[in-house]
Amino acid sequence: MPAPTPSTAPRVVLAGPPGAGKSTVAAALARLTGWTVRDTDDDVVAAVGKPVTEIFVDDGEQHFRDLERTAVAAAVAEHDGIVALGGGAVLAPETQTVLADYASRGGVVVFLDVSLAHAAPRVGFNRSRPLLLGNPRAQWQQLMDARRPVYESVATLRIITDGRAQHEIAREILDALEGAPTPTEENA
Ligand SMILES: Nc1ncnc2c1ncn2[C@@H]1O[C@H](COP(=O)(O)OP(=O)(O)OP(=O)(O)O)[C@@H](O)[C@H]1O
Ligand SMILES: O=C(O)C1=C[C@@H](O)[C@@H](O)[C@H](O)C1
Ligand SMILES: [Mg+2]
Repeated sequence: MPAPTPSTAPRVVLAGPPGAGKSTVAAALARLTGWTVRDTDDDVVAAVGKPVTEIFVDDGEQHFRDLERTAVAAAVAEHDGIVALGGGAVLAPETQTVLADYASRGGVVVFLDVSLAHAAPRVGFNRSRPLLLGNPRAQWQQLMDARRPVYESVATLRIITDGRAQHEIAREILDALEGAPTPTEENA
């Protein structure tokens, strides 16, 4: 028997670096719309049963990235609400393909952009962020410089979040979604 054709797709996918506010804006958008949130970091944590930092330390970043790739593909295939990606998820070529396919069906991928000056107080640099050990400010900027072209290439919409409240950003996303077709297989 052939696999069933998926008839739904996420309303929106949120991407961006640590501190961009993906999880926070996803929750604000959920409050505005009633849509449910799927956070791929949470999916990986649930699958393994330990926090992201412990996965990095015990099993290595590559293992985390393998699990993340699977989690993103599943979320985009199955979830019909808001998908918040982990900060580095877009680096995987397979994930870039998944997002390009989703966008080609009318899907909206938002790059939540943020400068170091605004990300630093948000991230706090005292929480567990395995990629920002040592000199967190320099690490964050280096990571953002390397990733910016990727965030820009996967995104269909970029929103600068500096100095903007989460509910304003959620409202801007909602305004952009209004008028956009709901992405389904039928749009393919
Ligand atoms: N627009 C905003 N203005 C001020 N603070 C914000 C904003 N968005 C998020 N924050 C704060 O920044 C911190 C990080 O936000 P969040 O966890 O949503 O980021 P993220 O993009 O999901 O990061 P990660 O890649 O680590 O999952 C939180 O404490 C949150 O309250
Ligand atoms: O930017 C990154 O590479 C990461 C961001 C977080 O969301 C987690 O996925 C993890 O800490 C790695
Ligand atoms: Mg997050």
